[in-house]
Amino acid sequence: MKALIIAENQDAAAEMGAAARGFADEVVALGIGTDLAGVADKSLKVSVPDDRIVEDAWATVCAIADAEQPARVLVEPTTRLSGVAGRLAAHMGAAVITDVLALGPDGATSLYFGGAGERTVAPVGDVALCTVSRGVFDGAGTSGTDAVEEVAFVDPANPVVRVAAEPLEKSDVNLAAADVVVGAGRGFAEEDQLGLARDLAAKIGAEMACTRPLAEGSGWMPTESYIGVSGQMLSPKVYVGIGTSGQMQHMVGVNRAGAIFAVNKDKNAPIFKQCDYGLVGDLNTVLPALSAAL
Ligand SMILES: Cc1cc2nc3c(=O)[nH]c(=O)nc-3n(C[C@H](O)[C@H](O)[C@H](O)COP(=O)(O)OP(=O)(O)OC[C@H]3O[C@@H](n4cnc5c(N)ncnc54)[C@H](O)[C@@H]3O)c2cc1C
Repeated sequence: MKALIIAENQDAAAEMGAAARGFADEVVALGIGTDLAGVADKSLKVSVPDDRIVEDAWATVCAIADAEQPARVLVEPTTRLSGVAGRLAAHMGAAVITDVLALGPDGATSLYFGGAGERTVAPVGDVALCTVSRGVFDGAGTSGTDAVEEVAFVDPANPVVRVAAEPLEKSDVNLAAADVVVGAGRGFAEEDQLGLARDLAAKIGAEMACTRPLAEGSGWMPTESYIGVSGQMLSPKVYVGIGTSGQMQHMVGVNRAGAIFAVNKDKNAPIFKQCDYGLVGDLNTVLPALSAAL
């Protein structure tokens, strides 16, 4: 069976390459705007012209799929590649399996209802396209060629025209590689209060992350720092959730942590049923005390 992995980021490609090695005889990688080294038997790259956007790479990706004829396509579900994946699945007539947690030659285990449950499914036809979130296959061994072959961009019919663009500030933190992660939630009423969590994180050598509302609601934290079914999936040694209620959509991103600690002022918060160590208290008093004691 041949697998095609499509990614914008090397780390995601490494994880998907390792997962594909578990069931595919041949793995082909396609980097959109990036060299993917050491993850597949064959590595292709398409560079998106300055006057086109990543979503317009779909025509190139469909042409590569036609040439390679993969039975499984694994896609890094960035916002931009999700659009490409939809077009590709329609073009290939592929079954689509999103939020995959485990992959085999016959099917996949995936999240459903926004992470409330897991199910095992199999495609009826010969071709399946799976989206694989970061961190799911973290640490799995990978191998492959470092030689990257540039593929010509195929201009699609009806491309999107970029009218204006403004660069966003990106965090350079690699949460997937962090052993210890502090996750801040809506228990932080003001942005300034996050300093309390940052002090604790500095004391214990942790990276800072958050729940989705702090990234996509208030915008206090970068988008790439939120954890969960629609954010990053992590498996750190330690996760410390502070002022986070423990909703499934968030916890599914950390429930593979070695140990989970929680601080919440509500003793009935759902996170206390999911953590290894829980501390009931107001973060405004608990965090300074913890940082001072450490
Ligand atoms: C389709 C879908 C996808 C989603 N994907 C994600 C995702 O990927 N990641 C994600 O995080 N969420 C996701 N969500 C949102 C998710 O359902 C929750 O709404 C969110 O995770 C809750 O964030 P929170 O725990 O910070 O806030 P809340 O649920 O509001 O919890 C705040 C907690 O802080 C506690 N608290 C308040 N004040 C203090 C204090 N002073 N000291 C200590 N504790 C205090 C409260 O008791 C409460 O338990 C998704 C939702 C949907 C519908």
